[in-house]
Amino acid sequence: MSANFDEEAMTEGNNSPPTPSINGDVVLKWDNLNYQVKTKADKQPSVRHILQNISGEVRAGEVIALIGSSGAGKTTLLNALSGRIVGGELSGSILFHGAKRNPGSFKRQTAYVQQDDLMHPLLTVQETLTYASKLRLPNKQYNARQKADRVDTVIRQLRLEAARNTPIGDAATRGVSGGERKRVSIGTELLTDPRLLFLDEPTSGLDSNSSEMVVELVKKISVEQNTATIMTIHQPNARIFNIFDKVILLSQGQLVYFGPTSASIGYFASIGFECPVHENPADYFVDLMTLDYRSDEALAQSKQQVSALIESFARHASQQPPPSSEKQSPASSQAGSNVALRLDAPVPRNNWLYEYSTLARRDWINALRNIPFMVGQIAQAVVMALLIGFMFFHLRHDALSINNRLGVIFIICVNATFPIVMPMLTLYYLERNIMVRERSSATFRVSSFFLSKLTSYIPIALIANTVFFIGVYFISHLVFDAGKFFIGLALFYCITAASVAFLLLVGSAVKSVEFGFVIAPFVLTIWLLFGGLFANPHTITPVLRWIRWVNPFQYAFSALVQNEFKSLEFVCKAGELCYNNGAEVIAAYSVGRFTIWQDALLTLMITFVYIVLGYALLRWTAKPKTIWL
Ligand SMILES: Nc1ncnc2c1ncn2[C@@H]1O[C@H](COP(=O)(O)OP(=O)(O)OP(=O)(O)O)[C@@H](O)[C@H]1O
Repeated sequence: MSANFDEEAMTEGNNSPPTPSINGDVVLKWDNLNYQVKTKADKQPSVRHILQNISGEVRAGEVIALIGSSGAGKTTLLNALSGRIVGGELSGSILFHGAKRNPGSFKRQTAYVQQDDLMHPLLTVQETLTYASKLRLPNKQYNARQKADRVDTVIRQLRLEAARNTPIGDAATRGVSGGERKRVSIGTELLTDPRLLFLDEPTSGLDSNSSEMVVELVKKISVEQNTATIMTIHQPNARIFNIFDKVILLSQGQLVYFGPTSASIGYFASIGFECPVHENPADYFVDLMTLDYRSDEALAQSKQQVSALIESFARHASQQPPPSSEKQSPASSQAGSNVALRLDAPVPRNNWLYEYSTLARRDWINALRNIPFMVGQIAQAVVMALLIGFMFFHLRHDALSINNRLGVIFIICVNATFPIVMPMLTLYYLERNIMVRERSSATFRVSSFFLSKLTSYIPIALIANTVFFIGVYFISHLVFDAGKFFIGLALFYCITAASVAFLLLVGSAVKSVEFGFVIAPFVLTIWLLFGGLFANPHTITPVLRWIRWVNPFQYAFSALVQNEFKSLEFVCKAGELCYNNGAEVIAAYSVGRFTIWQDALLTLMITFVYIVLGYALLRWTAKPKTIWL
C-alpha cells in the first residue's frame, strides 16, 4: 500500500480542490415531484400517492431541514432527490446545477449519510476515514499527502481528535459513542467535499447535546465548504430548529411549508396558527400537521386542518416569485453554467489494482483483529483434529480399518465445508452490506471487492484447515508417505477453495441473510449425500445421478480415497467380509472413474465456475435499481 501511495505522491500533485461552487447558487432544484406506488387494499389493486406536487430548491451553503410526522414522506423525498428511489413511479423534474442529473457523476459529486451507520467495527476512526479517503478520492486529484490532510481536516472539523484511535465498535465490542459514530459516518461522506449533502435522520438515537453538536457541525461545514445540505429530522428542539436556514414541512406527502426558518412562525401566524411563545416551533408545527387517530371525530377534524394547511401553502407559494430567478446575476449564472459543465464531466476513477490492494489490506486488518473469529477457527480445527484423530486412532491394515479409513477421509472433507461456509458467510454478509453502502457513492468496482474477499478468505480458511489436516492425518495414521501426505493436503485445499467460492456464490446470489443461511446448508447437505460414501453412484436413481457431476465434494472425496487406498494391502481373516487391497475398495466404491489429478482439476473447475457465477450475481444483486429523473 505504501508503495502505491509513494507513487501517487510522486506522480500526482494537483493541489486544486474538486469542483467549485458559487455561494448562494441553486445546487438542486425540484419541481412538481410526484411519487406513487401500486398497493393492494382489500385485495383490490390501488395506487398510493406518497409525494404530491413537491417543489423547492437548495442553494450552496444552505442547510434545509425536512420535517414531518412519521410516514409524512420525508425519507421518500430525500431518496427521490438523492437518486435512491427504488420501485414505484416518480414524475416531475430534478435539476442539479441547472441540468438533468447524470447518475454516475451525480453520485460522486453528492453524498448521502444514511440513518444507520454501517462501518467496519474493528477499524479505528482514523483508519475508517483513511480507507474511505483512499477509496473515494481520485488519485488523479489527490496525492497521498493530500488524502491524509483531508482526513485530518475532517477529523478536526467533526471534533473527533479524542476518538481518533478508538475502534468504531459494535454490539459485541465497545467502541466510539453514538454521537462520535454518527460524526464518523458524516465524515466519510464529507471527505469528497460534496457539492450536495443528504442526511437521513442524523440525530436519531442521540441525546439532545449530541444532536445539537451534529447539526451545528453540519451547518458550520456547509457554510465553510459551501455545501448545500438537506436533512430529514424528527422534531428537533428549538435550538436545533433555529440552526436551519430553511425548513420543508411535509404532511401526507404534501407541502405545508417551505421557506426560511425565520419566516415560518410568521407564516403560520398569518394563516391563523400562532405558535405559543414558550413552545418549540417544530413541535407545534408537527402537531398541527399530524392526523389524530384517537377518535373518528378527531381524525376528521385533523384531516380537515391538514388539507387547509396544504391549500394555504399552495396559495402562498403561487403568489411568490419563482425562487431560483432571485438574485442571480448574469455573471453568476455564467459561472453556474460552467459549474454544470464541469459537474457533468466524468469523475476519474482509481485504477483497479489500487482499489483491490486497498480493499485487500483492509480485509486482512479486519480479519486479523477479529480475534473471536480467528481463535474460533483455529480452536475448532485443533479440537476437531484431536477428536477425529483419536476417534480413528492408529488405523491398521485389517478388514475393520477399511470402513474407518473411508470414514476419516469423508470427515476430513466435511470439515472443509460447514465449518468454513457458515462462519464466513456471516462475515461476508456484513462486508457485502457495507460494500453496497460504499458503492452507492460509486466508491469502487464490484470486481475489486469480490476478488479481495476471495483472496483473503481462502488463505484464512487454509490456515485453520492445515492445522486440522495435519492433526487428523498423523493421529489417525493415514498412510505415512510424504508424497501421499502432500497430495492429500493439496486435494484438501481444493475442496476448501471450492467451499469458499461456494459461500461467495450464495452470499452474492441471495441478498437476504436469513435465506442465505437456509440455502447454504441445504446445498452442502446435498454435496455430502452425493459425496460418494453413502450411495454408490451406479445405484443412484438415474434422474438424480447428474448431481454427482456438479458436486465438487464428490471429486475431492474420490481423489482422496484413491490417494489413500492405492497400493494399500489388507490382511483379511478367513471368513471375514473383506477387500484384499485398496484397488478393490476403489472399484467397489466407484471412485476411480477419474485419476486423482483429473478429480482435482474438476474440483478446481467447479470452483472457478462458482467464482464467475458469484461475481456475475453480485454485480446483478448489488446494482442499485433506482429511478432517475
Ligand atoms: N415503496 C413503497 N411501497 C409502499 N409504501 C411506501 C413505499 N415507500 C414509502 N411508502 C410509504 O410512504 C409513507 C412515507 O414513507 P417515508 O419513509 O418517506 O416516511 P417518513 O416521513 O420518512 O417516516 P419516518 O419518520 O417514520 O421514517 C409511509 O407510509 C410508507 O409506508
